Amino acid sequence: MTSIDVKDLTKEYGTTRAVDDLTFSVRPGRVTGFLGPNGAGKSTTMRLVLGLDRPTSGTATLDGLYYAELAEPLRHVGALLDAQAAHGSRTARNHLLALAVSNRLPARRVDEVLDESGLTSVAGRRIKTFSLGMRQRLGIAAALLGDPEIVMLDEPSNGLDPEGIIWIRELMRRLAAEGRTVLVSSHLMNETATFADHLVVLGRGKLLADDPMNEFIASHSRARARVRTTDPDRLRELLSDRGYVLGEPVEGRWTVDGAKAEEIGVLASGAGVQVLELADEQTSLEEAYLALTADEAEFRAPTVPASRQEA
Ligand SMILES: Nc1ncnc2c1ncn2[C@@H]1O[C@H](COP(=O)(O)OP(=O)(O)OP(=O)(O)O)[C@@H](O)[C@H]1O
Repeated sequence: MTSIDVKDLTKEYGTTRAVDDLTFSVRPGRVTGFLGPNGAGKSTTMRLVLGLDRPTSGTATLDGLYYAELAEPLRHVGALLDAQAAHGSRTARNHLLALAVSNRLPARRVDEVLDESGLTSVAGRRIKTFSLGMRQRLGIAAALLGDPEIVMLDEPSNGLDPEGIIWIRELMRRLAAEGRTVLVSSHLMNETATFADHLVVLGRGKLLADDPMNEFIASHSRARARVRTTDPDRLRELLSDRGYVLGEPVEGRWTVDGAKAEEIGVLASGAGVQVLELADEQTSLEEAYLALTADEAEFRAPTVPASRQEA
């Protein structure tokens, strides 16, 4: 089986350390989400894996081989890095045919990937007339041309319409179910939560997390429960004795930070307080990610102190 292995990888551009002593592996049979703030080093890592840049030190290999050592690379690795890169005056079909011929792939694959990417009806159009979403689809079609075991996609949902976003999600799930190795970078956390099984998170070129999705969310979440009661004053007193705050209700429900539903349930029933609804609130991937990367963003809008926000 094929995996991507990044080992002690460092890449410096002048004084910028884009990738900083990074070690992780991407395994087959699952979709690995590749996350991190702007400038964290995701694209640089992908470029190093594809041999498009030379590492300052360390290695990035595919099943033990450098990309340049692969005899017919497109049969092993398909990648979408920059959807704008295709030659604009060519038609979509000719662009894919040129890629197929130069990589000794059968021409029938061109029609297959055009069909798979929903581009058959526009295959004869020049790429320069394509929308961003159509270019993304073409870039993904090119990545799939060699029926590769490894697929690396940098921000594949970029520019896609809602139908396209569902298509790419289902495509990635299918590729992983077929046993392929799928690495996908994204800034869209809600989106990533729908397709990734595993996460690799970078911050300033360093590895911040390499965990299954559910473990990642669990380890970066804080307990929080939602409750509906007929006696909020009494429940407030009970919670306050334990150090919790019952604030203002939203649509008749109170949220209690730091508390688990179970604890509130026991407390309320012990005091005879009627509870009409009680549940743990799930932390979203976005909340967990922001909790982890809060200090890691290279570019961030300056925050205004709370006391000055209303001035
Ligand atoms: N060719 C280059 N020359 C100089 N600096 C570069 C080059 N490529 C990347 N960098 C720098 O390396 C760092 C990592 O950039 P990279 O594009 O890999 O991050 P990223 O995680 O993909 O970011 P984004 O989410 O914004 O795409 C940034 O500080 C970037 O400015």
